[in-house]
Amino acid sequence: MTTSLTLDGLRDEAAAGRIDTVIVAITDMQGRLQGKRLSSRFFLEEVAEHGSDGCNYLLAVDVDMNTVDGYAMSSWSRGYGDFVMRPDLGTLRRIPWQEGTALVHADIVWEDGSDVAASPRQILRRQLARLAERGWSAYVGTELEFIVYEDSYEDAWTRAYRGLTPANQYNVDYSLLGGARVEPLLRRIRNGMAGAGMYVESAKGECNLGQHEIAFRFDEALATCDNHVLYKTGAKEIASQEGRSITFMAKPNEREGNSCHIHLSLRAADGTPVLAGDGPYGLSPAGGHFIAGQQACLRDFTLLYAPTINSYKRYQRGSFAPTAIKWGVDNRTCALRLVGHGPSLRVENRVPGGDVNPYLAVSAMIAAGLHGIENTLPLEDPYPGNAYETDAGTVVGTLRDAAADWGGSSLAPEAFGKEVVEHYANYARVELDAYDRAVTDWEMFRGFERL
Ligand SMILES: NC(=O)CC[C@H](N)C(=O)O
Repeated sequence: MTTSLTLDGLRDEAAAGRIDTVIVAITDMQGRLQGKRLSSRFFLEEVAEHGSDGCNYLLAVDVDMNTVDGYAMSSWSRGYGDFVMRPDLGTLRRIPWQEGTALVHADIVWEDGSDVAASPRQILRRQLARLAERGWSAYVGTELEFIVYEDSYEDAWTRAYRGLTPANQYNVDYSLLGGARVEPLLRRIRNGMAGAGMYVESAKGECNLGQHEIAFRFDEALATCDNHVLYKTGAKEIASQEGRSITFMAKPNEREGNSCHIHLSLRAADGTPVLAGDGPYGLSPAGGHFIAGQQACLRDFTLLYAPTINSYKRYQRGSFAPTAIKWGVDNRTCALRLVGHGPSLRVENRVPGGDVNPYLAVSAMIAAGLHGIENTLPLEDPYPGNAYETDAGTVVGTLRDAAADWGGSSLAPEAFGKEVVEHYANYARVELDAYDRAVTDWEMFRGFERL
């Protein structure tokens, strides 16, 4: 069975009655796939060429789809009009876990064809264009961890996420036995994603109860981000078909969180590696500046790596999630880890959690690296030991601090433009306002009886 589809291929599949539905999917600020299910006929006759309209509030609501104030591009006073979801036909593929269904990722443009600046996919495209001006392209792998529960999503919600049963009762890091207990589900997910055109490498258990990771082969940045968001949605859909639930939350409980380490390397037009070279640690001069740029921009761009209140709870000493903005050679205690040799040499950013929007985080890494290269920033020595022991240069501790660093940054508008900076500053403001109004379980247990 072929996985990626040409338009002609879709026409054949539709004529044979094997595909009747095409999902047109955009990625919103929260990193979710949103969109519509179209009949294959309507998609082929109209939407493939002209796109499909969607309410522009899709890039201006919170996770609960509340209309909120503060967005310049979308508001009650602007009438909450439409934008266009323009299919990127190269991404058309079958999704085998939904019968008779194909999916295509869409770019988001205004009716006149111009970019909707705040669209995560457009933000990444602009950073990729900056690389392309130098003849470079970015190769990226994202490593999502998740926790599997025996409970369905509906039961978990109804029970307010209390007393859920994780799919394993003990630490399953590298545990083949622990993995085997969840294997029917993990295998369905792996094979489903392979059927959707992704190159699955492996699966392994992780440290938390019921925690696992499925690894995919690195690819060009845009393809990896498309695959990442489809995989997250698909894994949840398959888990729910099996009466179970999966969470990618950065810190669903006080044990180890769910990371999304991002590996990135650059290649020149002829395929030669840009970051690898004959210098110290196997780096080229550009490679050294690239890492220095990651360090220099990390605080300013943290909002794009850690977008929720919950993201920041991962950064605990001794948890394998970073606390220090240090880089190291194969050093898992640092925020930035240099991995691989020669052509496989790459930078791993360990800051993002499973709640990250990959288009935004990869954009931030590219922008940070270019900042380092353009300003020939000098590379400090790698951190040699346990970076949890240093207080020098710590990862941002809260969403409020990250929002302040983003809003006050001079680097962010230079890299992303003022419109994008203001849009995502408002996103953080909305999230913080909602959080400030919420009364949490933690406060109840602290205060109800004893205070
Ligand atoms: N594989 C690992 O290094 C574990 C990462 C850890 N779970 C985190 O949240 O960062």
